[in-house]
Amino acid sequence: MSFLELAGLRRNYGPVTAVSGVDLAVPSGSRTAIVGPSGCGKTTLLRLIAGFERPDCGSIELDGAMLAGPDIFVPAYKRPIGLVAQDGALFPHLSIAANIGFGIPRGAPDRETQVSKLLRLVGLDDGFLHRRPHQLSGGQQQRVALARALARKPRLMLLDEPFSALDTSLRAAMRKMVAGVLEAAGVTTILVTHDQEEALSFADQVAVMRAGALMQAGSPRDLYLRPRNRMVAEFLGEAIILPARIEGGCAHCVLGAVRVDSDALRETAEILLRPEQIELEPGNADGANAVVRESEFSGPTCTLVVQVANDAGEASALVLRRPATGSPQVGTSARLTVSGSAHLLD
Ligand SMILES: Nc1ncnc2c1ncn2[C@@H]1O[C@H](COP(=O)(O)OP(=O)(O)OP(=O)(O)O)[C@@H](O)[C@H]1O
Repeated sequence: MSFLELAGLRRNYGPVTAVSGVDLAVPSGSRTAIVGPSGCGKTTLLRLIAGFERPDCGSIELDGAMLAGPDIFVPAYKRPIGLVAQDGALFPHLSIAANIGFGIPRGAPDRETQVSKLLRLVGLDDGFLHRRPHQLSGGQQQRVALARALARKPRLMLLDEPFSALDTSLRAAMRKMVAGVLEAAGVTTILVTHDQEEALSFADQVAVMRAGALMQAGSPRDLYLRPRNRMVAEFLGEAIILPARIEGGCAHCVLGAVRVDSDALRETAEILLRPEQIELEPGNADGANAVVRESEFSGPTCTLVVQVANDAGEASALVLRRPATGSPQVGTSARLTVSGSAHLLD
């Protein structure tokens, strides 16, 4: 049994089913990211785990102890679970020291030392102790929110889009810092995010939700390269999806014969390729199978729309990204080839 087990979890708000029958296993010490479009039920799922919502159906078990089930509901304050919200949700009228100290028992003899230690753990120094939250930057407030959540020594940490208000350069640094701190503390973590890149880089396990249901959960690499369906494929990155005829371990498509990653017995299928699998060799008039139709410069990369055709008369327009330096001009003939194998979608 995994550290956290969600089984058949459901939550309705009147006629809206926010979470519908979710099963998910979270191993001890791991990092799981829950991703999905807006309104798919991510926050509700997190609130059910935290104990701020009661499930209509299903169960939540943490390290063998039932937190929610048909006849049991452990309230939030009794769960060994920390939560960092999108805006940090610090108490505005309390100092940073008091915010962090909130979770430490009042009479604890080394309270001040613990607060100082937690502050340093998240990369801040004692100079911040007596400031109020509004005197800190967004990134600093999120660090304090993490320190406050860690003060309770949670066994499970829930992060609800904690980086979304930060600018891009700070996000990556914060993500790394948070992952490092939680890993060192041995705290199992669940991150909710809109951002697929963040999910893929932060987590050991990614779970994709849609309309309250869990579409697929697995390792980031597996989900990116072997998504179950078009929705998961497109949600986790740029996807080239092409119709194909399957024969002899190959998908025959507009790009020619491409090896497939399974031995599924199907005559036709939609195949998935990631754009980085497509090699583009410009100016090869003899073996050319494509023409660059559009090119849009965006700094380090150019987005190209490339028209490709095969001998069978099939044609398709593919969107590819290439380094801007040396990117082919509109009208250039090119040879497109595929590296690696194609994945068959359901
Ligand atoms: N308290 C509530 N009362 C009624 N409906 C609610 C309530 N909370 C959430 N919902 C509905 O449940 C669904 C799931 O909402 P939830 O906030 O869990 O989605 P989300 O995936 O976290 O969205 P976002 O990414 O936009 O934050 C939505 O349709 C939402 O309108």
